[in-house]
Amino acid sequence: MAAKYKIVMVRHGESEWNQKNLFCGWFDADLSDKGREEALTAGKALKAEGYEFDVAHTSVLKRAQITLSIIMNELGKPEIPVEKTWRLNERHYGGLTGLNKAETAAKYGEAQVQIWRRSFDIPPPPMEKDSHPYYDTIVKDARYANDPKPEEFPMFESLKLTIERTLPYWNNVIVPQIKEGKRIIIVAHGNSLRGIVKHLDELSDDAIMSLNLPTGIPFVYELDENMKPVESMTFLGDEETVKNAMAAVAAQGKAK
Ligand SMILES: O=C(O)[C@@H](COP(=O)(O)O)OP(=O)(O)O
Repeated sequence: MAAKYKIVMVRHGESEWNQKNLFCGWFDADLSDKGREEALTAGKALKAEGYEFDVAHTSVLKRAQITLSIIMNELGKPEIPVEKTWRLNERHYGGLTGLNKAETAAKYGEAQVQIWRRSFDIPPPPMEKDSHPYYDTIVKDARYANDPKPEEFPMFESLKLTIERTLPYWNNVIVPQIKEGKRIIIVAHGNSLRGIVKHLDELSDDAIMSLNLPTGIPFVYELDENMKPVESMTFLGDEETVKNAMAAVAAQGKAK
């Protein structure tokens, strides 16, 4: 079937916590200088290809929002409507939040870290109220005062749980806008985007395990009128760079 719609997605540029190789989840890390550069490069790549957008969707976390604003500035459209939602947040990394990925692999084994990072439905340990250093920072953050509701506020999330809160936003907010003909960019996170990709490409629970999204490289989906991909995940970057960036993300879980 012919492509009817196009949508662009980007994982934010490298964050300060990506740089330090820490599990980040809902911690609101800033972009690193390299991450700002990546966002600028993403904006230039989109500009070179003539992309224009009517609406942007992003998470409530600044690493995604800053990436988006750098991209839109580069495209000369800083005033585009931006819809921000916790449903596009990174997965909540629970008790792992703030731990170094390589040190965690040295302590618990690379296989266990791979399960925590990439298994479909095995969640990380919960973020404990009384002992986790970032519990209050995250749970009491004013941005979550009204949403998510206390009963849906996660203390940990597997990819499966992440998809369960991201997909309703995709289906109820983004898809109707795509069908209205709006040109959309989503700037979000490694795992919230892996959830959308799994859904679009109908990847199995096993197949999604090996997908590692690079920071700051936009990718495009072309969809038919039933929202089925005609072209899946075309990166705006040269193949070698994308391959190396994906391998680098995968390697973050190795014990050094
Ligand atoms: O939470 C984190 O540490 C990373 C993803 O980590 P991995 O699942 O790749 O370990 O999220 P992001 O940088 O996309 O916001």
